[in-house]
Amino acid sequence: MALLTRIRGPRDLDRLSPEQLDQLADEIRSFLVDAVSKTGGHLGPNLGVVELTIALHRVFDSPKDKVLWDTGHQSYVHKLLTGRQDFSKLKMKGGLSGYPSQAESEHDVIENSHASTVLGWADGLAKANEVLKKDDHVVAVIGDGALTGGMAWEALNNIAAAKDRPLVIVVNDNERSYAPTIGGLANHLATLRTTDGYERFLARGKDILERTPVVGKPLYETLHGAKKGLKDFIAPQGMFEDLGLKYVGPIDGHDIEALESALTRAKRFGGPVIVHCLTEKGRGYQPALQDEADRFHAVGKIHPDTGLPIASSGADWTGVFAEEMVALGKERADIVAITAAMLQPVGLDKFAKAFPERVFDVGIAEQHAAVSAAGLATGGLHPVFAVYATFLNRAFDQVLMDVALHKCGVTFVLDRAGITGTDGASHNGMWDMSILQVVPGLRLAAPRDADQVRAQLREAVEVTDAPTVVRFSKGAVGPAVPALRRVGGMDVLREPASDRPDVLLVSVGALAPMCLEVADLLDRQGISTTVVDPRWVKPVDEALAPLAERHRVVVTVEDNSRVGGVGSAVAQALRDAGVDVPLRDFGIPPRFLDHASRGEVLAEIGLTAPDIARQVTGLVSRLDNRFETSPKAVEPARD
Ligand SMILES: Cc1ncc(C[n+]2csc(CCOP(=O)(O)OP(=O)(O)O)c2C)c(N)n1
Ligand SMILES: CC(=O)[C@@H](O)[C@H](O)COP(=O)(O)O
Ligand SMILES: [Mg+2]
Repeated sequence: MALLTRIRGPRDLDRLSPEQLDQLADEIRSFLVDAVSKTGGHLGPNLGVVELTIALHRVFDSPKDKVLWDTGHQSYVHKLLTGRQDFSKLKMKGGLSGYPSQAESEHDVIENSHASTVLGWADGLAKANEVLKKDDHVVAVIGDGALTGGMAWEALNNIAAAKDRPLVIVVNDNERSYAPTIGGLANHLATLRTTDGYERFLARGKDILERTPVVGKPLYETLHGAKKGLKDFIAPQGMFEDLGLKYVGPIDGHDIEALESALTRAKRFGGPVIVHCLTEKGRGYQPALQDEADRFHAVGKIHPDTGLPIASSGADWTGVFAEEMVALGKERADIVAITAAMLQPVGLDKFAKAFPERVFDVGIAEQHAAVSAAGLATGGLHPVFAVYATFLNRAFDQVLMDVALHKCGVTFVLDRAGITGTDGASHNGMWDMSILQVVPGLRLAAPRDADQVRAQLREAVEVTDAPTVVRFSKGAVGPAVPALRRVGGMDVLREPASDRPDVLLVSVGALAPMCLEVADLLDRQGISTTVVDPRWVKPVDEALAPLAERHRVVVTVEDNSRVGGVGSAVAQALRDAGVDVPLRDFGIPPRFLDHASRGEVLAEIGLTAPDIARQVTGLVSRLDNRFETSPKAVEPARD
């Protein structure tokens, strides 16, 4: 790492020769494989942008110029070149974030990681430059996948209209999101890629043409003068140029000199310009290149030589869903599946293999996925849209107005619900049970184990006149948690030790084993506890209020924001039923949580059995005192 360790900031790149730049690129690739194999992270995307990032930081002057990364999962090389070379705790508590982070560096302008936002940011920053008469440059790097998102096109519509407002858009085209990028735009990029493009044509032919005179002028100049006609002749670049965006490309995204030349021209252009760069995801790392499914988009810890995972992963929530979908697909021809560019991560790859004509990848387009699902349902099918919980946030209005209002039987399967941890604030699935509470008619299931995933998915797809949601966590699914009996639609997981029970503990989803532990701890304090799993947390089960009435305290535990989640819904249902039992709700505080492991985050926010048991014990003892002495306020819930 002779060169890399000497790069303290982007300007250290200026003095490197072309040969040294190539050596630096090699060093960075070795560094990435070595470092990310130890921690996990986004390996493939970063291996693909090594030369592009070097060229960007040589041509532009960050942080004066603003370099923005769409999604931000490909910002590791940018981190390395901007003074952050300790990757030993990447994505871990106290270590580097897996995405750009303002707290880490003045070179990180935006903290994204939900895709397709960068052009909106760039548009705003460019407008601010114009209003404030600043000459800083704004450069937005967006992948071909992120470019499928509707927000990107809303921004382009604005950007293209301002012909004199400088803004450089770098399209990092590696032909892939996880799997190959789909749709008309991807097809258009493919045409630009495979046709002998204008820039490539000029670069290759420049020498020859300059030597070929045509009526007194070199042919190169003649052709360059008539460039629009020539471009249309060589490659159908119509779409971007017709929108009003200058198009430069396609450029070999691994040729630093070609990249610098294109970026320098774009920088000088004085209006909106697209630089179309062709890169290879996983570049230089054989295990990634051989993995057709996703080119090592995001890996756990791996053996650096083979790319094989270090820990063998046991059964996980996604896998259980994946298998049940195939079983359901065999039984019901009307079941179809939708993914927003994440076929494999959400477990729909198996369904796609079994029923290729019944799965739709819509691109990174969650809003469209929801509306398209409404259309599929209205057309007579039952769509299952599997999506990470955090990414459904984007489609709230569509769930409300298109699916629910139209009484469409659409099932939303929310993977990665609850604390995911290492991907930081944006990737925790902690809002779904709050925002979806307000959707009329919507039914929401939080299965506690694999059996319940299967059972509740089946119950969900039976509903034909309303949206249903099934949400589960990231990672390994725990052992089965058996029910003792059913009350209404709820499972009783534990009976109280006394016939005058103290606490009704309402356990949501995967937190059931922890809630049973809480009950054990309370028992040891002489506090008898019933544990119930409502299974369907929306609407609140009618059997809950009468059950609550037989206890002294109701406690709810959920891995969702405390604001507006299951606890709030239960409290409201009890009030509505006239049940006057004190309620204490445990959940995720309504703040953005730093990246750390799931366990560390849960400990930090007090979502652990000892923490909950301690607080409930305090609450019960205060209630005892209240009855014995004067009334005391119940301790307010912790944020
Ligand atoms: C709104 C949203 N939906 C889904 C994702 C998950 N996701 C992260 S990266 C990615 C693919 C991005 O493809 P591209 O922009 O081409 O970048 P590449 O990884 O190919 O460099 C997806 C679907 C996300 N981050 N945000
Ligand atoms: C950038 C992004 O949104 C995804 O790549 C995400 O980081 C993957 O998360 P998982 O590792 O949980 O699939
Ligand atoms: Mg891509």
